Amino acid sequence: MTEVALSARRVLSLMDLTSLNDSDTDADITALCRRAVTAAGTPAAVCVYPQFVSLAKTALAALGVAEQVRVATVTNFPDGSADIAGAVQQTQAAIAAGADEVDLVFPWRALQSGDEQTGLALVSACKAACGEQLLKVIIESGALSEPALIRRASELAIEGGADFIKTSTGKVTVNATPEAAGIMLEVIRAAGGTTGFKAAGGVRTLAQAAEYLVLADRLMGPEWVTPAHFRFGASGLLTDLLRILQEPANSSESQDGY
Ligand SMILES: O=C[C@H](O)COP(=O)(O)O
Repeated sequence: MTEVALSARRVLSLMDLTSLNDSDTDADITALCRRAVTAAGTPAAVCVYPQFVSLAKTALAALGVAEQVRVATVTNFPDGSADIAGAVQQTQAAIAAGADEVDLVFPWRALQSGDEQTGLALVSACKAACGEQLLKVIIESGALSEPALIRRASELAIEGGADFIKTSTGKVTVNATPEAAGIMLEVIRAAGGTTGFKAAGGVRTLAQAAEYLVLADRLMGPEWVTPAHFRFGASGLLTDLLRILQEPANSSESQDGY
């Protein structure tokens, strides 16, 4: 297998295959789950709105991949409200519906206005609501924009008990960037490297994904970069990976931009 194909397989195994469209229907989510089963393996998870968690669990079980593909959902999404009780209630409901992982939006506007306590309390309370299931905290790095705020949101999320910190909802103008990823990975490393990292929003090609892998391999070591610590949240990336994986091994085109 070529190096580029190996890289595509690696990215596939690290992906949360995502559909978070307001127009999503049961048929769309069933089709998403079917797309998760490829000749090159499966993504780590599918990520869907809370009302589709149960459907996704059933569909993945019917496809025989319930063990390999986890079901993630979103709460406090996409706005990142400062309403702690509301975020906890949504998180409890997501867990009750069967979610394996919850991607919670950090109240980043509160942090921008100097309030650190609300974010910390909201993450801690939602972590408690998750029980054994994973909590991924979306800091909305593109909206925070300033490196000091990206750093502080990452620190507060980790202090609150986040299992992963995630760049973006995919719903704002600036989503994942290598610059924000670098800051977040440095915070993770300084905190001991037990928290994971998820790059999400706007990652559409293997060439883009590879930039994050190079960064994470350099900062954390390649053995750290497994689905337990590293994910891509992406709705369109699978198309590029499958294009590359289906190309003949000697195709020079598949090396473009990589
Ligand atoms: O959490 C993942 C993002 O919502 C996906 O964003 P995307 O549609 O730009 O890939």
